[in-house]
Amino acid sequence: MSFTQKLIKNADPFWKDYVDHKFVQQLANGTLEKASFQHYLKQDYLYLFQYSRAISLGIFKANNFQQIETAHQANTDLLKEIQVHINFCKEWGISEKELFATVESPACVAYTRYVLDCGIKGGLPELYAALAPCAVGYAEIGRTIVEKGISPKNNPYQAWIDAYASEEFQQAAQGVICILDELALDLTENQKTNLQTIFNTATRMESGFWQMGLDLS
Ligand SMILES: Cc1ncc(CN)c(N)n1
Repeated sequence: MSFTQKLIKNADPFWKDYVDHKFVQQLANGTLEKASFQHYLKQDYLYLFQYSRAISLGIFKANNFQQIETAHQANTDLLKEIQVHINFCKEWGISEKELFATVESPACVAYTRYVLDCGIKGGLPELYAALAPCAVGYAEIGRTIVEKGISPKNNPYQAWIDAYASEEFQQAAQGVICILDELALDLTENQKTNLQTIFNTATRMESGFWQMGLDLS
């Protein structure tokens, strides 16, 4: 079992709460309130802006060109990901300028600034442990919804599901897993325990982000 797989296994029950959250279940079966999805998606656009800043820290803290390439690729993937947000908002008559001017929710501030703090205070292992639940979790969610075939025809959220189930996004998640597994090779047991704590916290923040969508908070 790889280091990242162990992080996921040891993150239970937080991991299950995240990938099988009520928001995810409703999104998968198409019953999620449009207002919840809209609120979530607008906040997620802001989340991805901060997430891109955190990935960029991965360039600042890199020790070799391969690590720079990994972070660069992650940012390129993210720029494709925000197209999903921009496209949904276009359909709702919300321009990208309006989207960017949305006020950040407490859940968005808490999660993104936590990730940035891990990267600023720590090194690459701490940064990628904080970034990993994002990419790895959404890849699992998209893949699982498609594999289980639970999304009905005409699901209004199908474009979202397809984006995260796509081969492109699965590869993006794999990139994060690879670098985290590699970084963990040189770590002491104490450092690995600290990464587990960071991974668990970011995973709990993911559930908080879904809940924000349901609560419109
Ligand atoms: C909150 C959150 N977590 C993860 C992802 C997937 N990049 C996302 N878009 N938003």
